[in-house]
Amino acid sequence: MIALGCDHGGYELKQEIIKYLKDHELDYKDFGTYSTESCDYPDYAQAVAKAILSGECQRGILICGTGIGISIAANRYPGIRAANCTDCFMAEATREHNDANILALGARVVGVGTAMKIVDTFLNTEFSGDPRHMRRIEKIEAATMASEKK
Ligand SMILES: O=C[C@H](O)[C@H](O)[C@H](O)COP(=O)(O)O
Repeated sequence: MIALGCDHGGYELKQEIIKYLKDHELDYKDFGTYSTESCDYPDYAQAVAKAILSGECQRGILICGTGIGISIAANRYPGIRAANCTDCFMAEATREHNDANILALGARVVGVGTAMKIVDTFLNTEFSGDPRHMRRIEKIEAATMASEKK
């Protein structure tokens, strides 16, 4: 199950992504927002992050104007690795190397055609499982645990 979330800046691109998911018969859950009315991206980052951390969804796609704010917000949740990607190389590398569980997109940065290729790459690339990448991801989680104890 793929979790979707966006703010007003990402609403129209999210509709394109929904079309892609339907065309590819991929299950998704849309956590909003549901219009172009102004709203706050941290609310949707939180909803998608929680859906992944609970196991309800396995991957997420978050969209705001730049992809920056919504990825910053999502990355506040331990266990979330949200990657703001502007091309397919980044999307492939963040799955293979970082095991990113959320793709962030900036609807005011990338065009629809590029965005859809990025989505396709992100959803169809597996984590390599290489020990060097696993070790680095473990260090990220350890750093989060250490900062929480302070
Ligand atoms: O990082 C934040 C996002 O790009 C937001 O989508 C953006 O800040 C929204 O801006 P505005 O409220 O001016 O549409």
